This record gives sequence, structure tokens and C-alpha cells, in this order.
Amino acid sequence: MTTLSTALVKRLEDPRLFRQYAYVNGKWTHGEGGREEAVYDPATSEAIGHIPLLEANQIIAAVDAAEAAFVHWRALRADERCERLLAWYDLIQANREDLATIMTLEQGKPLPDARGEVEYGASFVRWFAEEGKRTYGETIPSHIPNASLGTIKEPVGIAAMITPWNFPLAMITRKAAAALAAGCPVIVKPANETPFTALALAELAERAGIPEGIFNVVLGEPAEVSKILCGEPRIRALSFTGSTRVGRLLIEQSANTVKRLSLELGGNAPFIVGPDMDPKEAAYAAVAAKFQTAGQDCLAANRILVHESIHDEFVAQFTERMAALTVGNGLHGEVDLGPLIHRQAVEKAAAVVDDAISKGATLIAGDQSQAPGDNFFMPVLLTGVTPKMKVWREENFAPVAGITAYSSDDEVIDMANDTEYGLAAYIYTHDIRRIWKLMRALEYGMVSVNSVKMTGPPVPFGGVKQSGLGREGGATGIDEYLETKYYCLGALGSVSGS
Ligand SMILES: NC(=O)c1ccc[n+]([C@@H]2O[C@H](COP(=O)([O-])OP(=O)(O)OC[C@H]3O[C@@H](n4cnc5c(N)ncnc54)[C@H](O)[C@@H]3O)[C@@H](O)[C@H]2O)c1
Ligand SMILES: N[C@@H](CC=O)C(=O)O
Repeated sequence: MTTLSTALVKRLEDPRLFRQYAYVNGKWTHGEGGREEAVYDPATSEAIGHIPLLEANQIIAAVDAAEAAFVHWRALRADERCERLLAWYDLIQANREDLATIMTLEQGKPLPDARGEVEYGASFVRWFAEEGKRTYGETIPSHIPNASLGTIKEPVGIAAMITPWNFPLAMITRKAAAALAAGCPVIVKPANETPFTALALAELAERAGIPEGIFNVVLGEPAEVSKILCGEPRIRALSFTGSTRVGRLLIEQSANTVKRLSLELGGNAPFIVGPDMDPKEAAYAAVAAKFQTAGQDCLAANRILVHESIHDEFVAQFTERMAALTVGNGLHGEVDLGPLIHRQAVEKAAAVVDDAISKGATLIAGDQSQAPGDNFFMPVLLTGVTPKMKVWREENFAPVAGITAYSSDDEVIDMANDTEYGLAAYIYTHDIRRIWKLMRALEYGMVSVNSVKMTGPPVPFGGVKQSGLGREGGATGIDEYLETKYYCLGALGSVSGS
């Protein structure tokens, strides 16, 4: 164990939550080939621990284990699975502080945000524990004489999940709890940047009585592991959250085994401010929607579109509010923004800013000489952003805010839809006709009006266009892991009405 991981363990009330192994078939597992990778604290660039990189046969062993365990898990009654999931929920809540510490150390987000993510992630476990009891089929009025027709819902089978580093806990629970409640075994491949939160979840799942083989965490070289998971015919569903680039790759790799795919991909959210808005109220909301998780959020306001009549005052208010944000190590006191995930993310953010300035944008704020470390990026505000700039076309996934002025509702609708993405959009206005017109015209899976917060367990989370396929959470989230089986019971004799 490295010195820092020893220090980490000392910070935890329950040191057994920090595991430097994969978790397969209820066992903590080394890599058979001896390959391993360091995991870094992005705030200090120090290694906090190591993970094994599993070999191909070890990934297949996880599938074998899931296959064997599936028989028993699917045979449990829904209320029995519910009990196990509620026990998992209770344990996640009870260990909130340790989970948040692990998350901040490997992801960098401020500790209060990490605590918030634990709550948020746990809420999906409770939601789906209950939803599992409501996977109703239907009866169908028969068109066949003396027959009874209907449907039942059955678990799709083994579900694999590939998750990102920006929300290391909630992106797992939103998928895994739905699959487990539906009766499916789960194989999670977390991002290599943030594996320890996933492994702590595995430890708690074991304590909650989730049987061996039902919740597995595999680790390895991402492209290698994903290829095996996609190509494995016994895995019937693949749920991925991450970039559109990798999402496209996984669609290709899953083609031969015709899997059920759920894809939560990139976003490029417009934040539209109407002419009737108080510039201060709207600017404060825009700062909140942009800088959460240091801008590394698929819902981050990527393009801020402000009516020309209030543009200058909005920029002034935004600048003032942004100047009050503090940047620093998420473990130390109250900071608003932690580091970016690694140095490449900082370099990418700098390149996006340079590109915008070279194409005519104005840099209003963002002095990188103030950054408190190699992986930190000070919040940037650019005005005069246009569609030819990367900051408009790409999801910048950094604390870089770009503002553009517009003159009419029709113009802003065209601007907002001018992207391959369609995850989430924000509208700030109190004019009900404008709200309705924009809300209907925006090509996005989620539209939030006068609210920065839009997510939570009852919500169908997901995007259109190249932001993904399917919905997570809400009343339909469990359907991603269920098959509809139709039955026709014939030759029943005379059945009333059929
Ligand atoms: N729509 C959503 O709900 C949502 C939520 C969170 C993040 N995201 C998106 O995720 C992206 C940021 O996360 P990220 O950088 O971890 O994304 P990423 O696509 O680089 O990585 C996501 C996962 O894919 C794996 N991966 C990376 N390269 C791979 C490859 N060649 N083959 C197979 N797997 C590979 C990673 O190890 C990780 O587990 C952003 O685009 C963001 O918008 C979307
Ligand atoms: N904030 C999002 C995750 C996107 O990165 C969520 O709530 O799911």
C-alpha cells in the first residue's frame, strides 16, 4: 500500500471500504497477468492507490458467475429483491461520509458536492427497489376464439454497465439499481480514474446480502474490457454513460450480439435568457448551471444565449458572481470548484479558450496564472461566441462559459438546436407564451424552465439526437432491463368475451 493510500485509509471510519481489487463473483480479485494502474488524486497529482487490470479470461469469468447467479436472482420475488436493495440503500446512506471522502480524493469534486452525490445516487437505489414491485404486464382483449392473451415482464439477462468519472457513484446506481430490481445480474466497468467509489459500492452490496455473481466490478484497459463485454452474447443489455465518441464505438462493437443498448452521452446545453428576465437572477442561475462539478457535467450550460436587450447587464452580473467562486482542493474547507480530472482536461480547456479568442471572442475573465495547481482551471467567461468556435460546437466539459447575444425567439431556437447533441436545455423567462414556444421547439430530451435543478429519481433522464438512446430513472427506467413476453393461451374452451 502506498503512503497516500495509508493516509486515505486513516481518514475513513470504515477502512474496508477502500479496496484495491476488482470484485468478481463475490471475491476480491487480483489481475492474473500482474498488470496494474495507479489512481491519482487530481488535486495533488499523487497516487492514492492502484487497481488491477484484469485479463480477458477474468472478464469472461465475471460473465460465467453472473450467468450462474442469474437463475437464483431472477427466481426471487420482487419484494425479496426490494429488501436487499433497501439494505444496500441504508448502507450507502450510513457510510455517506466515507463514500464522499473516497469520491473527492479520486474525482476532485468538493466534499459537500460529493456528499450530495452520495444522497443522489442512493435515491435511485430506493426508487428502483420500489419500482421492481410494479413491473406489470397487461391483458389483451383476444381476437382469437377461446384464447386468453397477455404480456408478462421478464429480466433481460446479464446487464453490463460502463460508467464515467464525473459522477462515480450516481451513474452506477441509476443503472445498477434498475437492473437488479428487474432481476438482472450486473457487471460494472467504472472509469479507471474513479474505481474506488465503485468498489466501495461493491463492498456495501455484499454486506446488503446481494449474492455473489450478482454485482460485479471489473477493471482493466477500457477498450479491451469494453470489446469483450460488447462481443459477449450472454450479456443481453449494455448501459453506457460517457462521451458520444465512445458511445458510437460501443454501438458498433455490440452490433454482432444485437444487445439492448441504453446510452447516456454528451450534452451541449443551451441556457436561454429571455428579454423579460431580471439579468441578475438569470446570471446567478447561469453561473450555477455552468460551474457545478467544475463544468464537468453533461448538464452544464455550455452555450449561454442572452437577449440583446439585457446582454450587457447580464454579462456584468455573471462576471461579478463568477469572481466570487473559489477554486481549490475539494477536501479543504469550502471551495466551489475542485480540479479538473487530469492535465489533458486542462489542456483541452485552454485550447477551447484559445480557439475562441483566435476567432474573435472576448475574454472577460479567467486568469490561469491564479490556478492553485497543475490540474486546476480558473473559471473563464467569453463573450461574442459564434457557431464556428469549439466552445459552441463541442461540449467543453470545463469551467468555460461562453455568451452569445440573440434578437428574437426564432433566432434563439435555431441557435439552440444548432448542435448534434440533444440532452438538456434551460430556459429563463416568465413569459408563458415564450416558455411554451421554446419548450416545444427545442430538440432536447429534457427542458428545464426557471430551474437549475432538474434531475432526480422520478425523472426520465436522457437525450435525443446524438446524446443517446433510452431513459434512466423515472417510471420507465426499469424497462431498459425488462423484456415483454407475450403469451397466447389457446383452446381454453369458451371464455367470456373472447
Ligand atoms: N448523458 C449523461 O447522463 C451523462 C452523464 C455523465 C457523463 N456524460 C458524458 O460523459 C463524458 C465524460 O465522461 P468520460 O470522459 O468518462 O467519458 P468517456 O466516454 O471517455 O468514458 C466513459 C467510459 O468509457 C470508457 N472508455 C473510454 N474509452 C473507451 C474505449 N475506447 N472503448 C471503450 N470504453 C472506453 C471509460 O473508461 C469510462 O468507463 C461527457 O461527454 C459527458 O457528457 C453523460
Ligand atoms: N448531472 C448529471 C450527470 C451528468 O454528467 C445527472 O444528474 O445525471
